[in-house]
Amino acid sequence: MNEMTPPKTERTAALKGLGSARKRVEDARFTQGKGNYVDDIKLPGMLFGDFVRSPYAHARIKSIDAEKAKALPGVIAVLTAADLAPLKLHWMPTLAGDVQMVLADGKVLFQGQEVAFVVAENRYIAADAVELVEVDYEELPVVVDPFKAEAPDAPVLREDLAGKSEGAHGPRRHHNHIFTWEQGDRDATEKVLASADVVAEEMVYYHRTHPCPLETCGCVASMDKVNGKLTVWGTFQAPHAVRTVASLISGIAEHNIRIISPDIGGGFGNKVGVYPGYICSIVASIVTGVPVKWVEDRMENLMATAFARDYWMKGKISATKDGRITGLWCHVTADHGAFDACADPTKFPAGFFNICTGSYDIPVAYLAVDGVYTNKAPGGVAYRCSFRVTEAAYFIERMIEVLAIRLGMDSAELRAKNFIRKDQFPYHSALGWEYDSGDYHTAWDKALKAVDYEGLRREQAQRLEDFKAGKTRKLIGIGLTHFTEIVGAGPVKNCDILGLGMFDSCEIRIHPTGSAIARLGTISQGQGHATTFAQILASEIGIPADDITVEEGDTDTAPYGLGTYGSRSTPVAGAATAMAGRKIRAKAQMIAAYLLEVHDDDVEWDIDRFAVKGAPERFKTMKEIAFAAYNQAIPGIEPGLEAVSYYDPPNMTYPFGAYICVMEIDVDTGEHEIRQFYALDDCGTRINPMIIEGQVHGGATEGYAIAMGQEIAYDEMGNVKTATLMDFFLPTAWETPHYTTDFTVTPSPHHPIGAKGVGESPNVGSVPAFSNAVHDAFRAFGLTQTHMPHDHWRIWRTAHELGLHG
Ligand code: PCD
Ligand SMILES: [Cu+]
Repeated sequence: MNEMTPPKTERTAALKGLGSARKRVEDARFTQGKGNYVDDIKLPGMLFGDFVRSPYAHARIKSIDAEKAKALPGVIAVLTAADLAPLKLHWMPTLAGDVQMVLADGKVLFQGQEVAFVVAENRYIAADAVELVEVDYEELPVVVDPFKAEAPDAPVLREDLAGKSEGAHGPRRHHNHIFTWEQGDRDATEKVLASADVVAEEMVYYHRTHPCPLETCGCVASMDKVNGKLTVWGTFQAPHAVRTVASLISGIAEHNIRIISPDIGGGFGNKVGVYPGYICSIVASIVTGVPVKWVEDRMENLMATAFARDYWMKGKISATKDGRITGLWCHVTADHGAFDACADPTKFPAGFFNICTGSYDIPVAYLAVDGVYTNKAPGGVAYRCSFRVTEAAYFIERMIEVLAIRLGMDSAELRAKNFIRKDQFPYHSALGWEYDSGDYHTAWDKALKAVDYEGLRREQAQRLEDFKAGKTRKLIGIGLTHFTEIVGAGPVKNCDILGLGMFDSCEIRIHPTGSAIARLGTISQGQGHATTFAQILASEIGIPADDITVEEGDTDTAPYGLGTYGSRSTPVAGAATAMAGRKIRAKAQMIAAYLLEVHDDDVEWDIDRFAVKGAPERFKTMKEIAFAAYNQAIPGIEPGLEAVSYYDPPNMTYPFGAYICVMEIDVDTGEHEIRQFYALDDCGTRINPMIIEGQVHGGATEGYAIAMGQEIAYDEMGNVKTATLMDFFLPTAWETPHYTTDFTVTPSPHHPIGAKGVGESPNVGSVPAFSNAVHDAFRAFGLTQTHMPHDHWRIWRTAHELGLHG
């Protein structure tokens, strides 16, 4: 037996556990067109729903006449607010404690708002019928500028809130004001700013944009009236939360609701919230007794489902003459659109924006965020960053650059001078967070060395000389970023959504022959959970990842969890997976000891087996133990080998990274070329390096889009100017830069395997890196701040305004 045992390295490799670049198991299905998305679900007798949407940004609805639509053959029903009102479903709660119209109730508040829901035999008839619904609108004055929203004579947007001086997050001071959220020490900060050597002040705008996943939002609702069971397949990032909310608002008992998230074609935060389409489909299925499908088209997705950002961030940062930061002050005007439907934990109306002190040891800080209503689509989703973290990182990384200009200092040096030092962790930030671990200086030095930072600066200086001498029309910009993320919401004591604590879960069943199924409360939208969670388990329980099925997204089978967003799956459900695995191992240890006829304490774990201490040739593999668990009566031990863990993380995790972008800018055309993009990420223990690299490529490409062209723009009438992919920039392989990825490993001290999230980091880190590169190219000509997106026209205009066109 002894000679048969393969060496440890071989046994470890066979598991394809932690650290292995295991190929994604889900790709066999996706690359062969065998994915199962919402639109692939086709049930007998299924009907189709489609929306009549408002062409106006603000208008009163005088009447809705659906007679012609109803007369069209194949049309089954047309629902309006009047039909939903008796069921109390014409309004719904939002994730942020506000309420939102499901169908327009007396007025519309943004272009594209849902006015009526047509149900027909197929999609085409439904679309034709939408055209036949006659709505009589009376236009009202429109507010698109958040700074004008609070003018004394600004039009009243939310008539339903008339006279309400208290909102979900405290007092309201104006009819278009939602909340004010304050953090930090105002007096101390203002005192420091008043007496500082240097204060840099700037308005930093992070424009309105949109996650725009390849698959739009949709669902199929099926009410089985015989059994009283409602099943809803949908593009849900949080299936259990949807079930609870659906039960609370419909009155259907929760055990009679089954929510299934099938394959999801990208979520990026767009699929966290609850949309009118879900409610209308459910109601339509209850009314008609047959399944109803609703899938929005691209324009509807861009125009009406949750936007991201739209933060006007006014900042002041102070420092000593030699560049030691002494204080940070920030005021945000947050444009929330018509309803506050931000997807943030309840107690955080501005998400985790108070991570805006970034990677720096800033002694005092103050932050205030004012949320206001405007005539724009609601939302405020993460879009690949944990709750307003990309806004915060963009803000501080711009402020550092602005301060460097004021100090006449190199910004790489300014950063290094102010980083939180390794020995300061766990670090308490001035705005209230406890950073778990970090080693910023090591990452920074590695990054600067990798790109030959000094060499780049020399080249840039030479180019500038050549430019001034008329030898070239191209400038070089070097964009630096050192970001700190906060992911893994999150301790139940601080974080809940609609009262549901943000823990997560994993349930494992080991089958008699030694293979297993693990079910989680999260749901992959492309991240590769079926691949990576099996790897965590493989290392914990010694069963090859290839023998472990990972299943998510069906509330009838998965343990309760809060879903996947905010890079919380690895920090929370990943921890639950490791903990459930450890429970399995603890029981396996007792079984092994019994089989080996020794005391429990006399066996020790060895990769895929328990062996007798001091006698490694006497062992029981996990496979043998699993079989014994089902076929032997072991005194004092229940049959079977299963475990479940619900994990409430003690803290969030704080991944970080150093990103550097080298850009060439053509001053005459405004065109840019990304010459080099270097991304160093530290997400603690790395589960699957190949998946991490893919996450970084994807996230940095989204960041590229955001920084360099993507935006949801409105005209002064509240018309969305960018509701098609002709106008909304989505990079293809042609525009996408080449990325170099790198890493350091600083494990999270509180996570069972030391892992931090990584999915969002590349967005958080890349947006400021791209933007800083544009700014840096023009630094020598006096540019301190210009707003994103840096499309060709805006870059050209910057060059023009700086007098570079002669
Ligand atoms: N250390 C570590 C970490 C991590 N990982 C991996 O990686 C991934 C990720 O993770 P995370 O970070 O934890 O995250 P999640 O939770 O899972 O997810 C979420 C994210 O994710 C990202 N990514 C992605 N991808 C894809 N493909 N798709 C999608 O959709 C998406 N999305 C995005 C987003 S946006 Mo939000 O929702 O906004 O809040 S949030 C988000 C997975 O698989 C995992 O396992 C590893 O490996 N390692
Ligand atoms: Cu975010």
